[in-house]
Amino acid sequence: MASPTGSDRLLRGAVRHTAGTTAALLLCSVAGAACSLAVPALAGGTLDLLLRHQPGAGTWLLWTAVLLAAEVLLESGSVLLTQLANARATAWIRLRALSGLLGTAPHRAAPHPGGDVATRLCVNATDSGTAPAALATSVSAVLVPIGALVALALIHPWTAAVFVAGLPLLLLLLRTFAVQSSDSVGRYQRAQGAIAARLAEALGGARTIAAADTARHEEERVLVPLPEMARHGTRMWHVHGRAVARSGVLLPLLTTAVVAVAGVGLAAGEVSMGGLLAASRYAALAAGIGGIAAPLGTLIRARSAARRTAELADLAPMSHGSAVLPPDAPGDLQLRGVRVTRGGVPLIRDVTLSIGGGSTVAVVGRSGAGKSTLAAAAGRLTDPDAGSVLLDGVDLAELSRSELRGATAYAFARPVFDGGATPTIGTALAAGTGPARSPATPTSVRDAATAACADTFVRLLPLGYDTPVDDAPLSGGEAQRLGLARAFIGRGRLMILDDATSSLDTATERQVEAALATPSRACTRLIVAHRVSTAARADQVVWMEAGRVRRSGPHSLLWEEPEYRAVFTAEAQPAEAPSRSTGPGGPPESVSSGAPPSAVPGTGAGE
Ligand SMILES: Nc1ncnc2c1ncn2[C@@H]1O[C@H](COP(=O)(O)OP(=O)(O)OP(=O)(O)O)[C@@H](O)[C@H]1O
Repeated sequence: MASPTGSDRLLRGAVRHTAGTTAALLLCSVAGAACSLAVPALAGGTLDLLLRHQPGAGTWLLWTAVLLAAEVLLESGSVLLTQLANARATAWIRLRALSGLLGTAPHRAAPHPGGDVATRLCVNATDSGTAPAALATSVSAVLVPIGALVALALIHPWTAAVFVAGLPLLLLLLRTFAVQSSDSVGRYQRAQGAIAARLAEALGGARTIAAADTARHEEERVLVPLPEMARHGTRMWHVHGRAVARSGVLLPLLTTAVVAVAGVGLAAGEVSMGGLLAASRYAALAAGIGGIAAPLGTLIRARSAARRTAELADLAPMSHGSAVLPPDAPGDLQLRGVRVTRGGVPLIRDVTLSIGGGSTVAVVGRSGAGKSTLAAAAGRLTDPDAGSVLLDGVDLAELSRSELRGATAYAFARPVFDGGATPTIGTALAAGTGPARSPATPTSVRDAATAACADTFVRLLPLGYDTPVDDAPLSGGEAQRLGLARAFIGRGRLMILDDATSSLDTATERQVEAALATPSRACTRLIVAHRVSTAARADQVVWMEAGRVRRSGPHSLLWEEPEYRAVFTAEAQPAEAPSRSTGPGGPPESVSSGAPPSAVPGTGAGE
């Protein structure tokens, strides 16, 4: 959980960001408070002048009317400025949280599921954004009762004394309200986030749920936190209701007591008729101290919500240096003693590799061997806990962000497409140029799509490259081809394909690999692959096992090892030869007979 300091820092930032609007709101509400305080005195004075038949009552009456009108105008202004401050603060907080989420390493963002993030960015950020305005309005919410109390003391000290006698009870009521609602609000928001997270998971797995016919179970699973949410929601209403009921009894009692004392003062000739009128109004205004519960409740809710929003805003950003890569260097990649640990578990250990510029390296291994983790470290999607990764002799951590992203290109098994507010296929592909390069032209987008075997199906879409991504239903293989096109367009010196061709048919994969091999696309290529054909065509193969490099070298050499062959055959043909396998890690009998590497690509034992 984020420390309270994190949430306070976020709220202080929001107050600074909305300083102009909040200051205007403060002025407006303080001026409104001054009007509220002046009106009873003026009304009382007018009454006294009228009763004593003294001149000037008309002027006093006019001033009373002017102040009443000003009070109404200032109140309207306060409402407008409150909405403005809320909107600005919410937008700022939301942007901070979003920057935190997108600026951190993907593995740090991963523990926050989509639904939970949506609740934090939408509901919690909105609640947090009410803090600056609530702070400003709470000043007037305190000023008016204090001013009214002073006015009571001036009219007759006993009226103020009676009111002060009842204050401890009122303050106790406010304190109980603050403590109880703070606890309930926090728990309510957490349960709300948990439901949203489960719902997003369920939507992500809609096909699996439909296929397994488990919608009912899933509904139950999504709603597991509902009773807790309902319990705390009910508790919040009870706390609120009790506070309103108690203040509903206490405040009229206090007001009545003040008016009674002022009445005694009137009988004794110590208070005028106008003074009695003013005292009754001031008693009501002083009783408004209970009204502080509203901004107080808003602040409590805002602070609790800010804790959840700050957890995103405070995610450690990936730091970048300012180094640039040597120009015209070939793209040599070196991993030196790289270790990546998550939750105390080492995912890859002591990985040392030297990959020559312009070569193609296939990373193979059984599922869970650490291939994707290695690929993430190689292009700095994650930082190693030990060791370093160097591109053309420069540590990736020392490169500026734009230099790093301009030099490396990724394609994934399940790519996600963005590129502007409403991304089209064309803008999504053009986004692959990276920040350090000149923008892609329609021709370069099309060239890249052609190389990735995507051009033909894109042109069949209703609006071709202008088709909005959301309106283009893509198969797994089509999405992968677009992902590859986006990576191709970057022309970086290092290209990392993490299982990026797994949904392509063999012929298409061959065409893509041929396009990759053309001199115009020359770069260093690190390809995470499960297919033996990919390994066979690579210059070098890195064979991962349990987070370590088991061996590396040309595929033809590694192929002599039965356990290496089993990596492909055991996984690629589970349905065809399960009974012949000698078990996990052991070669199936068919392989130990030794299919020659030259016969493998495309049609051999692995496929
Ligand atoms: N953020 C994480 N926290 C904890 N464990 C993780 C994390 N990411 C990956 N792992 C674990 O690390 C191991 C290696 O994962 P990785 O994705 O690198 O394997 P892989 O070889 O690419 O597997 P596959 O071929 O199935 O994609 C797996 O056991 C995985 O469960």
